Amino acid sequence: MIEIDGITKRYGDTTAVDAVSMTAQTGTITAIVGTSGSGKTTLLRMINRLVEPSKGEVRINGTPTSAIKPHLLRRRIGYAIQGHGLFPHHSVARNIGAVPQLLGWSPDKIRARVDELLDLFSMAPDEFRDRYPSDLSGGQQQRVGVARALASRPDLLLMDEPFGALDPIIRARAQDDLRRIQRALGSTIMLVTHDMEEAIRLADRIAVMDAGKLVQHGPPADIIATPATPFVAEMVGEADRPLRLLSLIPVTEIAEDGAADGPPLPADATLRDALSACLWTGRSALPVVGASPAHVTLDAIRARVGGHG
Ligand SMILES: Nc1ncnc2c1ncn2[C@@H]1O[C@H](COP(=O)(O)OP(=O)(O)OP(=O)(O)O)[C@@H](O)[C@H]1O
Repeated sequence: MIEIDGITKRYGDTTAVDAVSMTAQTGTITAIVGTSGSGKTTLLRMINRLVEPSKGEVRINGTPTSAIKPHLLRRRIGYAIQGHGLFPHHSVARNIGAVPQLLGWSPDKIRARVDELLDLFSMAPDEFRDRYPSDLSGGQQQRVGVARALASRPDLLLMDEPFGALDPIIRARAQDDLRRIQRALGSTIMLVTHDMEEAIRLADRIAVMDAGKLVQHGPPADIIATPATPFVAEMVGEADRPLRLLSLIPVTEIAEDGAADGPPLPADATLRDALSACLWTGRSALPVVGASPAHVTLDAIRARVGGHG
């Protein structure tokens, strides 16, 4: 568990982060969102002491980070940034194995871990382990950057706009990969992003920052349905609210028994996918793939998300 307790950072007269407190449970993803200059990066960097707080404390599983030497702390906390920050003159394997090597792992153990991570990120180890960063695509470099941050099985992974430089299609794939790997490894992640869509897609909890203050912290559905301030409402985007809410609800939640005509929806579709498919096909109900015949109706979608006005 990560506990951020009244943490503040002042630069002269500027308060970059103003008495922020929040808790992140082990095995969850927290997305920190906010406009440029709202203090997101400063907050993230105070967790691994790249920036020293002016006031307040961070505890990791009960231990204050101030009690751990910064360089040792940073070996326990993975850190992935936009533009990946790979060492250009080191191979992929050496990049990923950098922290395990500092920690004194045996060469065999490091090699096994590198291959395991490359596999997890769908990069064939034989093909990729000896390449250099310049011989990879942007998306592959980004994956190696995240693999490196995960290499030593850190207590916590901090990510600062990790997918900011990727095109939308690769970005969506990288987000799906991250979610899958995070679930498989049970990692705890805190991720800074400008992009509310990314936050909704990835996070168990969203923390919204405005002018250094934490203005709301909660599950994505709560942030969308009941924004705490006009600023949060603006971040969520009023016009997109219903669609964002629909994207959080699996179609199986409101599927009804019985068959329906039309192209079937996959079992892992969301209500947003279902609405889109109904509109596109001009049908008021569509079948859902499953063990027994099931379908979802436009009426049920409307009933699930409506009623706010
Ligand atoms: N080293 C520093 N010295 C002085 N002021 C700083 C320093 N680092 C950050 N700040 C100020 O603190 C505030 C918060 O900056 P921070 O980088 O945390 O914001 P951010 O939300 O991450 O922004 P962005 O999304 O643009 O990266 C800004 O006003 C910034 O100018």
